[in-house]
Order: sequence, then C-alpha cells, then structure tokens
Amino acid sequence: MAFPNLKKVIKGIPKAELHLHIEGSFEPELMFQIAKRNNIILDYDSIDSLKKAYQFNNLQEFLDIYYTGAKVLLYEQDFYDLTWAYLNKVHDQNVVHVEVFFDPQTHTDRGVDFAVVINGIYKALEKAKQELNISYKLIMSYLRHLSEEEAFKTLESSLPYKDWIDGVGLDSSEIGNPPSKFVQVFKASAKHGYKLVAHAGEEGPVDYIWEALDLLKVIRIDHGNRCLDDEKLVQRLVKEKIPLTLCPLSNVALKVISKMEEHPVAKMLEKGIIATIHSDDPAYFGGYMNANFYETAKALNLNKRQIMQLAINAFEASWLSSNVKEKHILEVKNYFNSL
Ligand SMILES: Nc1ncnc2[nH]cnc12
Ligand SMILES: [Zn+2]
Repeated sequence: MAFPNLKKVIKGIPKAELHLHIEGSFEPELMFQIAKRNNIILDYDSIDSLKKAYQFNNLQEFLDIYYTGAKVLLYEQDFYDLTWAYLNKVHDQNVVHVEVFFDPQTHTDRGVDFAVVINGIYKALEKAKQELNISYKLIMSYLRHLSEEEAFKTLESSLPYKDWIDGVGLDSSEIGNPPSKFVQVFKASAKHGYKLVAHAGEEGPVDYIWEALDLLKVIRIDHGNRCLDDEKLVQRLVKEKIPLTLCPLSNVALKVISKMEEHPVAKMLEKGIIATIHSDDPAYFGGYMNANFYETAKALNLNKRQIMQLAINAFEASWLSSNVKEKHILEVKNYFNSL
C-alpha cells in the first residue's frame, strides 16, 4: 500500500469529476424502480441478474447494455432522479465540482424530447448547486456511431438551451468512427460558443487523438490512453497543456488494459501531462471517484505527491474560472499539508 489510511485520505480530498456520463451512473436499483413506474419490463428478472450481465470484453459490449438500460428513461422526472442520485452519491465522496456528459441522441432516437432530457438533468444540477454546494458544467455528447447529419440535428435542438450547456463531446463506438467524421459539426458547435472535447484513444489508435486535436480542435481529450505510443504527441499535450481525463476502472472493465497495474497514468504524470482521474460510467464499472483514486493509487503504488497532483490537475483541467480553480487547488494543497 502506498501509505496508511489510503482510503480515508482519498475520501477527504476535494475532488472534481470531469468525465462522467450521466446515463452511466444509472444504478440497477434505480433502473428497476423507474422501469416499474413506467410499466417497462426489463430483460432481467432481478437486480442481481442484471448486475451479473455487467461483464464486458470491449467497449461495444458495454455500450449495448448501456443503451438498453437507458431505454427506461422516459420522463423529466426520470432524468431528474438519475442526476440527483448521482450528485448525492458524489457529494458523499467530497466531489465539489462536476462536468457531466449527457447523450441526447440515446433518448431523442427513442422519441423522448430533447427538452424532457435536459430539463430533468438541469433541474437536478441546479438543486445540487444550491443545496449541496456542487458546481457544475454540462457537456452534450454526439454519438459517433451515428452520422454527422444527425449530430447537426442535435446541435440544432440544443440551441434553445445553449445557456445551460457549456460544451460538446464525442462518445460511443470509437473504432471505425474517427473524429474526422465530425469536423463540420464541431466547427458549428464552436461558433455557437460551445467548448470542445472528444473521446479519443480509448480503444482507437493514436491517430484519432491527433485528429481530435488537429481537426476538431478540442481543448481536452477524454481517455487518450494510447498517447504514450507516440512521443511527439506526448510533447504536444505537454506543450499545449491539453488535459487527459482518464478512467482507470473503466479501462480495466472494458479491457483497454489487462490489469490496473498496467495503467499509464503514473507515466503520464512523469512526462508532465495534465492527467486526471474520473469514473466514466460508475454504475457499470464498479466504482465512483473514490474507488477510481483508490484502486489506481493501490495498484501503481502512487505516493502522496502523485495523488495530490491528480487532484490538482482535475481542477486545473476544469472549466471553472481561474479564481475558483485557484481556490480549490489551495484547498487540495492545504488538505495534503494537514495530513
Ligand atoms: N467509455 C465510453 N466510451 C465511449 N462512449 C461512451 N459512452 C459512455 N461511456 C463511454
Ligand atoms: Zn467516457
């Protein structure tokens, strides 16, 4: 173990979560509860049998289950309950800032209005800001297995709500759906004032990370695990201060790496990359922020300095204003000094 009381130390760190799909925080218990009230029969007859199905060999196997689970979400109250449950959970883990992805097309393709989705999510985020003192940003993600034309329709639907949305992202099945497929819609999204991020180099090759930077002009890469394959890319990430939002438990669950001991985050820190740790789809991958920090720190034998750096990097990489960032970074440093 890196040092004593590791779990307790991690719990006390003020944290920022920058890579979280709200649909991926859908716990089986809540899924069954919402399915029941919406008169939907799930493919699994119990919470346990559903949980047993959470064994994945790759990203696509996970996505198939994730999209099926999301089908029970029909009404504003459902999206509100989903978001509120997540925010309460992370509040208990001392997460003070969240930047949350939502996938409108997962719902609009089933006939659920964009307004229903965003109203439910937004109301829960606002309540958490008031009552739990959690600040937030909202990121609308385009599904890359669908066409750019469909992403354009989603962009159009988002415009009445653009004051609630801070950025756009790109997620879903990576291999075969390169960033280059979405150049025009990212350009248009930027014109509307949205910040840009994209999943790249999770399962896909290092070229996709280059494309996300050069063609989509993203300011942050989600995952980016593969960047260490390319020293020139590493230098670019360091020089341009492009953060990577890593998700270690997700990487193990989806077999992006074969075991946690092989996670690249320590090497990335050593190289000066702004690497950060997050939970991706915690209801499916076995843990939220604390578990991601703990399992990573334990497997890689991270020391206090490295763990502190990860916590600082997340605020550094966030979209908070610089004075608020500084305030949180100071809180992290004071916390570690007090240990
Ligand atoms: N880990 C992940 N990669 C790509 N798309 C996703 N959508 C939800 N989780 C995802
Ligand atoms: Zn993700």
